[in-house]
Amino acid sequence: MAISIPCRQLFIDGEWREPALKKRLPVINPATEATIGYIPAATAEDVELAVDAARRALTRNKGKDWATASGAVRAKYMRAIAAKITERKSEFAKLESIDSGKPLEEAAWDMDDVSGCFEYFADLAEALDAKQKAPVSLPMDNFKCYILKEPIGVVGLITPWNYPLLMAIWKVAPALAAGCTAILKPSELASVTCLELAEVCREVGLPPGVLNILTGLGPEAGAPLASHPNVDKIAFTGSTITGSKIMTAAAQMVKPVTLELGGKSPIIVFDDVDLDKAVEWTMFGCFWTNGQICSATSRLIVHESIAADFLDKLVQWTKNIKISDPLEEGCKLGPVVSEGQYEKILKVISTAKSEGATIVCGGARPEHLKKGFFIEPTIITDINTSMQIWREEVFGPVLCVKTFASEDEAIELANDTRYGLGGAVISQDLERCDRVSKALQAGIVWINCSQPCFCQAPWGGNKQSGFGRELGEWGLDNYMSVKQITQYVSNEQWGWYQSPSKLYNFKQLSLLIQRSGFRFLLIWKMGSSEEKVVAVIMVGGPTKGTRFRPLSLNIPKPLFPLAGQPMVHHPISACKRIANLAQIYLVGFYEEREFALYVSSISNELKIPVRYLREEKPHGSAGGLYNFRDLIMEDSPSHIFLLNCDVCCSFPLPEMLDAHKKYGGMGTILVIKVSAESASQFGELIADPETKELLHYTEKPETFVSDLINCGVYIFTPEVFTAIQGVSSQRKDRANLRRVSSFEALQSATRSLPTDYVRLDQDILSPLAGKKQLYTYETGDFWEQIKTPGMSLKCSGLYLAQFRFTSPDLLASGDGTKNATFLGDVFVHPSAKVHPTAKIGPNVSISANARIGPGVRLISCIILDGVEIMENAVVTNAIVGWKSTIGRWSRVQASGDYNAKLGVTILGESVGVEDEVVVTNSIVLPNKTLNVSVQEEIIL
Ligand SMILES: NC(=O)c1ccc[n+]([C@@H]2O[C@H](COP(=O)([O-])OP(=O)(O)OC[C@H]3O[C@@H](n4cnc5c(N)ncnc54)[C@H](O)[C@@H]3O)[C@@H](O)[C@H]2O)c1
Ligand SMILES: NCCCC=O
Repeated sequence: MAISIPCRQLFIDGEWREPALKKRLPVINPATEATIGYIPAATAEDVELAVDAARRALTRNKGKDWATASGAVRAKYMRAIAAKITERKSEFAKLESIDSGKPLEEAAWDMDDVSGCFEYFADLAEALDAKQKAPVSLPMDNFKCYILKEPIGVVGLITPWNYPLLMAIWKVAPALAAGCTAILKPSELASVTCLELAEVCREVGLPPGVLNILTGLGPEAGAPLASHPNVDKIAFTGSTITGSKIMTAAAQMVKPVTLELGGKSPIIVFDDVDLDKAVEWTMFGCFWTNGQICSATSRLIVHESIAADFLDKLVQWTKNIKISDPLEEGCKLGPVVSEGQYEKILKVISTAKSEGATIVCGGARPEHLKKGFFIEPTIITDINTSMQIWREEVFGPVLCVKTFASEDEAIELANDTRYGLGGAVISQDLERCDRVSKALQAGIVWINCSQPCFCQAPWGGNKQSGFGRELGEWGLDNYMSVKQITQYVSNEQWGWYQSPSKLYNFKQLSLLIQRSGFRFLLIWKMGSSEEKVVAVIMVGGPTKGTRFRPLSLNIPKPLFPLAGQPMVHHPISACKRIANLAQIYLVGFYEEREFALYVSSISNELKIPVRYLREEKPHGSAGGLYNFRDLIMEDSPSHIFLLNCDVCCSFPLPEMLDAHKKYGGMGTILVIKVSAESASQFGELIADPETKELLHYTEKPETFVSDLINCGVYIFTPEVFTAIQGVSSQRKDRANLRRVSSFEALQSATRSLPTDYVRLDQDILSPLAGKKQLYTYETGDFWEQIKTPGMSLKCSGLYLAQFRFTSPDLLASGDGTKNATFLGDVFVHPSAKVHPTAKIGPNVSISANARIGPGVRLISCIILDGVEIMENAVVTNAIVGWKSTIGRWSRVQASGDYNAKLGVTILGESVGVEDEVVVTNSIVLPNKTLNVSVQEEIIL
């Protein structure tokens, strides 16, 4: 059937319109060079009308007609368009063929692809509705976030001539699916089928202005579209040089662009291939669509060992390609699109020849075709990599050939180009194909083929082949903007402008403490706008004496496990719970070597940078932070968490506050659980009379020594700090042991002795809570006591308390009924009664006053003061503390290197188990009578 070019106008606002300047451009059949029709030539005036129509269509009926209509509504139109094109497929294919020179059979494939593409994006449009409001998980409970995907707006689509309708539909279909309205500007060299698309849109009743189609020249119609201020995005396919102009124009308006540009793609053929298959893909990869494919694999890189055979076959088959009028049956190669292209391609070939390349086949007009822009499929060898023919896109049926010896060389040749669109690798070794695919710098890689293209997979290039991806879900994303909706869902006031006391409320803080598993925690909120939280951890004990091992004032507490438990383990677990933690500082005065080990172990665990700030002398809890304030402030933190510090009375609060203000702190310091003597500086409980919200309170000394209260919360305003300025009592190094009969007595003792009062170490006191007899310690005696072998500060309430919050399941319940298994780094709370069937594994420490049921096996433990070990217990590798009792038939034993210095110690007058105790590999202190069953004992 003969076909003629329909006479069309511009398609604007759902109507045919004559171009403002009434200009028309000829349609030339490249196979005959005859003018077969005319297309309208749009100019800036028409662009203006089209953009205006698209804008109106976008917002008509508040967007409900198109942009905010459901995806299903848009999909209906798209499917109707697809159906019409399928219906008119043969007519469309013929028009495409006479307009562009494409073989009819290939044009028919394109029409199938066009309908398929509309159908595919119709599916995605429908699916879009269900994907709206996808939640985003946030680290803060008081916010909720979800995502809306919205059409980007009015889009300009500028397309080339090599797949005239298909390249347009790769943009039109996703743009419409997304809810955009569009202005399509096809290439002046092949616009006929795009104008027929306009007619289809009219027929299916696409709302006016949703798709506008302007034909015309690039500089006259394309350029004003690219630079139009009311166009929200440009999607362009064409040459790299035009792409650069489009980007420049769009940049003036900071308009987003996606660019699908030229290429010079390689095809690498290894020596293990099936020759026939590889030759066919090589030909298809370069000569399909008359060699006018952006992704054409036009650089053949073939292994030298098969090059001769491969080339023979390639040349032979190429010579057999049928070149004819594209409408002729069996045509495999039609004319190139235009006279301009024809001249350009012949010139590139002749330049290659003059530079010394060999044209092994083709290179000229086929003899049997006197008219039309026909060029024989051309194969060129003897190329060096600096030649234009190797480096520049020809966009015609021209294949360049080079050989390679090694895989690396092939990859290097393939990547030695400014383009990065496609690439192909042909080999039977699939692992090699995989390697090469990864190494190729391209957006599309084919394995054992070249050019097949599916609208489900992303399409686009790297380097100067452009950016952005068409097709697939990526293609749809090109036309959508992503909106985050973040909602504040808390009932609390946010508090930025509130008094600091309102910044966090009591409930939130309690939660924070529980989560951090930490008692003494100071948080500074700084002025920094970016969320950058740093943690400063005081290590090794904040004050003089406690830095040392209890057994020796000269040996620092070990950083590394004592009974398997790192000394500063708990701040690390607190760090795990701090959101946005960017940096950890450890402040202490350990030896670098010992510290380095520790730092690397925790940074490995937390994956957060850790830095050791070594003190020249101990500054005491928060004093360490103060000492290193300049250094820490270099990080511009938004918050500082000070961990592992107790706010002892030497804490320089006023100075800290000054420093805080100086460094832009917002005047908020939150102190959680201060020590008793610090607490006493801060006056009475203050609550907001209206909201009853706790502003600050003073914990009574007796509650301080009680394990029941672990989450005192202090919120200090700057005024409070001013009020307490100058108030301080001094912690002393020495103290005396006192015996008091009640908490009340303890309270008055501490109050009546402010000058020589020593902060009662909660570590020591907590086990005593609830006992009739209470002890206070005065330093001298205290140190005598604490030097008693077998006692360890580590096995104390402070360490135990954290597990109450962080790992409650690991603790035996207070009533001793829980049948727990203790393994690994856990401590048994002093008030816990361990069930007789409990299994207590390595690295468990049992604090004072625990009662261990009969038959329990205790292995690698530290057992503190006053532990009652019932009959038949087996105690291995353990330190047994003062006044512990060991039942009949119990076995106490240590072996190997375990804590060799300390060994097993049995102390106190109440053991009373002489006949039954078995002590192995141990150090036994004086005044102990052991009977004959003691093995390998060392008696001091
Ligand atoms: N990467 C891809 O997916 C892909 C696909 C097809 C074609 N291409 C490339 O397209 C090129 C061939 O197409 P072409 O010759 O039509 O390209 P081209 O750059 O000359 O023209 C492409 C489009 O841009 C318009 N245009 C030209 N100058 C313009 C300007 N100043 N402002 C705005 N618009 C302008 C043209 O009218 C045409 O519609 C080749 O380089 C080919 O590799 C790339
Ligand atoms: N098969 C489609 C190729 C698009 C680029 O030219």
